[in-house]
Amino acid sequence: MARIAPSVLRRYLFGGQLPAGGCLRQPRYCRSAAPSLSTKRYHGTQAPDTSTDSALSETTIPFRKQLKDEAKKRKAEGTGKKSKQNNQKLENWELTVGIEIHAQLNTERKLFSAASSSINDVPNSHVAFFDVAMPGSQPIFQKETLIPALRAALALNCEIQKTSRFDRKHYFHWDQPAGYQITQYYEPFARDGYITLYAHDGIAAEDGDEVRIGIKQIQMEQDTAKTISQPGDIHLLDFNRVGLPLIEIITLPQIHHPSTAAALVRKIQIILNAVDACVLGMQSGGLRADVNVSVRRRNSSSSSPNSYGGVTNLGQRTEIKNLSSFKAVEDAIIAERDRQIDLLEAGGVIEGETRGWTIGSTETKRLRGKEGEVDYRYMPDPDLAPVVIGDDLVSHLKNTLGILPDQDINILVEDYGLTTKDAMSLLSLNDGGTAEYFRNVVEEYLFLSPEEDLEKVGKLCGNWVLHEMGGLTHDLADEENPLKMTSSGSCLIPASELAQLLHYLSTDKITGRTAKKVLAELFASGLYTRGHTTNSVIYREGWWFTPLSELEYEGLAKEVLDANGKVVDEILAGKQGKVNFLVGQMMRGDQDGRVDASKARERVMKLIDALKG
Ligand SMILES: Nc1ncnc2c1ncn2[C@@H]1O[C@H](COP(=O)(O)OP(=O)(O)OP(=O)(O)O)[C@@H](O)[C@H]1O
Ligand SMILES: [Mg+2]
Ligand SMILES: [Mg+2]
Repeated sequence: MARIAPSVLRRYLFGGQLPAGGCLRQPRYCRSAAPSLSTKRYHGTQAPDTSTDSALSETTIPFRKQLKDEAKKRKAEGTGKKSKQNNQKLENWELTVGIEIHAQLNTERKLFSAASSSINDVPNSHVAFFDVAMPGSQPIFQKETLIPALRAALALNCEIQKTSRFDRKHYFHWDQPAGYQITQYYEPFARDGYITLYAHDGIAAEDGDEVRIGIKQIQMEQDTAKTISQPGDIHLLDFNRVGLPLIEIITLPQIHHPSTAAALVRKIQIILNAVDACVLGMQSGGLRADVNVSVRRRNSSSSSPNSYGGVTNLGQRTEIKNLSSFKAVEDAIIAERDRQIDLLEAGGVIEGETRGWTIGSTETKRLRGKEGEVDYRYMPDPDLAPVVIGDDLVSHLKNTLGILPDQDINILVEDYGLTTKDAMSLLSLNDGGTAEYFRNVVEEYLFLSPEEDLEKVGKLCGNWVLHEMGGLTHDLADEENPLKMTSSGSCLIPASELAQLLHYLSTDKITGRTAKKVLAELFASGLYTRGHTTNSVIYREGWWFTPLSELEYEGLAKEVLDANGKVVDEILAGKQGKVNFLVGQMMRGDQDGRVDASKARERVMKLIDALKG
């Protein structure tokens, strides 16, 4: 990236002025679509005029999509294989992983200012003086941010600390106006938790039925501004995100398999969502993971305690920052593990480094040497008082945590009749929105048919929500998926319409084939015209199921017997099994599912008996 012009930086740092494009780059790089910081909040500091770079406005493909396409291309070219050969090496080396998860808390305000935390709004429209470090501005701790933070910590079995404090962690980057991040370093608000992962969570087979991973601590901290990277080394800055409240969850280095690491991140996302601590998951950028990776020779004899729960001498760790999908967590660990083993086996030394990973790549890339405590010059923030948390608040939150995901899975499996795999998928898709949608469909269905068995309804609805609806959009990338469900479980196809459709299906008012056609119509009408319902589609198309009349059965049976004289002779000669063939022939041409197998058999037998007689 080219340097920010010193004059622009100076105007910003000392005068709080941003160019109208809302970014620190010279005006020609700034897109006019990104409006300036609210002048209301800026006391009318006049932002310089900017002209739009016309080349930029041509860029319409989202960056994430480009990365995905690039990854697909590379995979197709066959450049993405390497790790399989390493199985033998893995017998000699043990992998160790510790993860830091940054999750955006579910609050209305930022951590130290009253600016709104609303996302996906016009860039740079929710920014208070303090958020951009205007000289003279002060942090004001927004107490309500503690509630989701505490709920998260309790769901992860942590001990809540009576007193915690905020510290400054110094480093300069364009996404952090103050030159330091306010975090909790010396005294975090939660410590010593754990999470239990089961086989159904997707842990590695080597971890057996369950594995418990310790959580060293959870701290509250500020988020940074969002950098929106564009092709051509152009980076736009959105300060709406700066100062949003995050929790950083730090695990002990107790993970030894890449798939277990991915399972841990997935499960933490599900848990945070279940207790309403965080509503946005990785898919929406509300959760990011840094993975710390080291390897050591198996059976290495020397051991010494360290600060991570008394574990023995681990290898030198490297850290891969900012992973934004479960797959990226797994793939990046595999790539880094293999790189470290290769390097050590070749006689090299692992350096403490921060490394990066891009979707679809097969290698991690060095970004910089790992910052140490000294580099960060941690110091207690003199502008913030200690946070004192009362026992009454903690016990109230503990008692009102609600149903946790392990329990939720049990309910979906035991009561709703789903497989564990489907229950997991429902809970993890769309940040939990798909499970909510599923429950809404079941509820609507039971409203139409209260006597129905819950397990039967659950199975039917689960199958349609996950598989039939999923099939409508499986070619599309997440961000393009028009069926994306909100956290409250609504989407383009209303739950009530799907419930009505499934009710007609299970009461034989329509056939399975018709139900699929209606679903596709509801999807299309939701996209283009709106207003169609299950009923209006079926009435319009005349798709109600009408069973064959006796006369029609007889006509069809005769047709089939006439066309298969040889088979009829075989049956007459005693080969009863051939009757199935004739029934199959009757059903074959039946596009609308109107032929009932037992009735068809009855008719065939009647005609055969007549021939015998
Ligand atoms: N040898 C090791 N191998 C693998 N993981 C390790 C090792 N030593 C420590 N870790 C993990 O590294 C992580 C360290 O996170 P922590 O936030 O404490 O420090 P940091 O990475 O230096 O800080 P930050 O990245 O926030 O600036 C923990 O998850 C820990 O389990
Ligand atoms: Mg950390
Ligand atoms: Mg770290």
